[in-house]
Amino acid sequence: MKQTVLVAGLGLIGGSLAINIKQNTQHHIIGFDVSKNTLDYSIMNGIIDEATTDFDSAIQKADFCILAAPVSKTVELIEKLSTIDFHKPIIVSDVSSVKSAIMDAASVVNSEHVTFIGGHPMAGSHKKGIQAAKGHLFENAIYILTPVDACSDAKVEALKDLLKGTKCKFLQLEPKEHDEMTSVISHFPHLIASSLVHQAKNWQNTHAYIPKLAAGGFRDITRIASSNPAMWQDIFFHNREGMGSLLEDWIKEMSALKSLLETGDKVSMYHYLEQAKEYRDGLDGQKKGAIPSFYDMYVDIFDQPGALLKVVEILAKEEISINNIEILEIREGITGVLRLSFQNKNDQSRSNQVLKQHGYETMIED
Ligand SMILES: NC(=O)c1ccc[n+]([C@@H]2O[C@H](COP(=O)([O-])OP(=O)(O)OC[C@H]3O[C@@H](n4cnc5c(N)ncnc54)[C@H](O)[C@@H]3O)[C@@H](O)[C@H]2O)c1
Ligand SMILES: O=C(O)C(=O)C[C@]1(C(=O)O)C=C[C@@H](O)C=C1
Repeated sequence: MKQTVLVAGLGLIGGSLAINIKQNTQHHIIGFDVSKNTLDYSIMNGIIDEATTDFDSAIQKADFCILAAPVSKTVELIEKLSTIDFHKPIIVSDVSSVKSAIMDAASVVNSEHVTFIGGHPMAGSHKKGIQAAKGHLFENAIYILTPVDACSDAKVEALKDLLKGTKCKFLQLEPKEHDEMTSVISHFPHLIASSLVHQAKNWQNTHAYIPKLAAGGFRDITRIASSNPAMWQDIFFHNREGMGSLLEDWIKEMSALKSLLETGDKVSMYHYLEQAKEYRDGLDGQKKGAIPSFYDMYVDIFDQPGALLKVVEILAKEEISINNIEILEIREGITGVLRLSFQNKNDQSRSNQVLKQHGYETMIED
């Protein structure tokens, strides 16, 4: 049945969801955003069917509403729900990276017509805005749902059905548990990435070559420091408690490492690094759990026009689908490393075989 979907906030995440819903359903999509340029772009590119700057009237017409503005603005929009006169049932969800503050706001919405189901797709990028939006952004990603206590299974299923074209994997969590886990695996690493960049910037005052030496390692670990600062400060302050206790743990851990270095305890340092490697390697190989399993392969390519395309073409001819591609390091004119991720071991070993046959140097981790 054709339904009406309101997406409020058409940035990277809202825009990607709107594109995906448009591609996979017949629903009428209304876009709401505070940026006129974003609304114009979304209409011009067929991402939405209708643009509005009037949230209150648009949500009254909708069967579903996805709030995809920055966290603080999403909280404000949820607070607004109690002031709107709804005449039919609506499922409202959001995409915010924190869930306790969102669910606290949702718990006081007093309309009998509104069912709130918190949402958080665990995929994104360091880019922002509608121009960075992609319909396939959430493919194979975990999509966390935090329904209000009174929510029926049927409503959760209806929301999942709306989002099924994203090809994500749904996981239901309590908001507190969500915030604890995402602070460890997403929010706190972001703070550390930014702090590493500050450290390098400070050292550059006395060591001018620092930016030129910043190779794969530094770039890998600090990519997320290039993300949207407004979004991240919002997330940090809405998960302030979790961030605070992780910072305390981190400072203790850094002090312990400092003393290993000072006392020359090479054995403990080796074990520390070894245990980290084992855990990190295990994340990618995990068959079950919250982190999707990917099978990685590394391929050496030359920095020449079309080098990446050639690899992709070879695999496409074999009808092998690639889950993710990342260029880890390309230096001018020298070989670089391409990381290809596959969904299963069979695709990984077939790709390895066929690329070797074409003369590529490849590497698979055990
Ligand atoms: N970027 C990521 O990697 C990522 C991943 C998962 C979830 N999220 C969450 O998604 C939400 C949006 O992030 P994003 O990356 O899409 O940001 P974005 O900056 O790309 O987009 C935000 C959009 O919201 C609009 N907006 C701002 N205030 C508004 C308001 N009051 N009403 C309506 N629209 C408003 C902006 O104009 C913009 O188009 C955040 O809550 C974030 O926590 C982000
Ligand atoms: O890939 C990135 O750049 C992201 O930061 C994505 C990322 C993450 O931390 O993994 C960022 C915020 C979200 O709430 C979910 C996903």
